[in-house]
Amino acid sequence: MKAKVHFTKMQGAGNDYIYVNTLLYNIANPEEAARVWSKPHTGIGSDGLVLIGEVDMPEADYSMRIFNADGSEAMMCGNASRCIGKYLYEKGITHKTDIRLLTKSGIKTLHLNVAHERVCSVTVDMSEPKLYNTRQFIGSDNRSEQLITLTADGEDWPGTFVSMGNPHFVIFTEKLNQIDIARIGNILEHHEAFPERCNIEFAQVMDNGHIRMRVWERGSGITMACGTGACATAVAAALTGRKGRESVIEMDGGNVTIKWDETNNHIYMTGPAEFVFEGEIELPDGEPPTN
Ligand SMILES: N[C@H](CCC[C@H](N)C(=O)O)C(=O)O
Repeated sequence: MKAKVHFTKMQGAGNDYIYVNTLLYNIANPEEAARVWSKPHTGIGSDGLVLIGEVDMPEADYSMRIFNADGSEAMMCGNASRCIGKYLYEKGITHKTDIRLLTKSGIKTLHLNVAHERVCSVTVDMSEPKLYNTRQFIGSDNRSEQLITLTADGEDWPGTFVSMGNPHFVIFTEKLNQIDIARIGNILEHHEAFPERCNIEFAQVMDNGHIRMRVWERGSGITMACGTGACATAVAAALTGRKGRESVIEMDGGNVTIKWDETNNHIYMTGPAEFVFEGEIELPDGEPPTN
């Protein structure tokens, strides 16, 4: 009889993940679990898997590991960090409304906006954006010209490269609805300029001043929203003079508000987080029964 794992399905602006509390369940092969469980028909269906853990360090409270649907582990996930804040508070695991979350991209502080014991939204201090010339992405942090033109399928795609701990290439366009995101996004994700692959955002400034953004995520394909991608899009809009230091990013699954603080250079993202359902699932083949 294979061991079963209790999971919680959550979504932040439609970016949905399977959440497992590793205080209760240890998953020896999270890459495989993400690949198997994220599948829409034979699995739970999600953009990936998120493991919530405790930490034994004074400067952080909990930890997050995020795995894309293809099993690749990412450094950071903005939408999932908001959902973890709601998970920890509304499941009574913590009463704190300011939570320090350890990620592979450093410690991010979550501020829970609570009313009547419910987390209505979460503001995440996403730390500083890192601006690289894509071709020097590996290990360098030289600030250089940000606009880089890449060629995909015989077409030129000028964009801005911004890292939020994970890599993003933001392309502004006046015809967002005409772009074949599945085709172009997939080609650019694997472009030689990105040795670690890349998340690709397509954005258009709307008449109401908001930025409409659609995303092809590294390791997951088209998702309903990307939190780190929204941050990168807001930074790129400011860098290229399209917007100031505060933007509303409208994505397929919902909106987030991004502020790029002039005093500390940090990015603050505020957005929704929702429970979808709870469930149990067998560990994938090869997983030893653990807890
Ligand atoms: N696909 C991303 C990880 C998920 C980020 C996204 N879902 C977010 O909300 O930030 C990457 O490989 O860097």
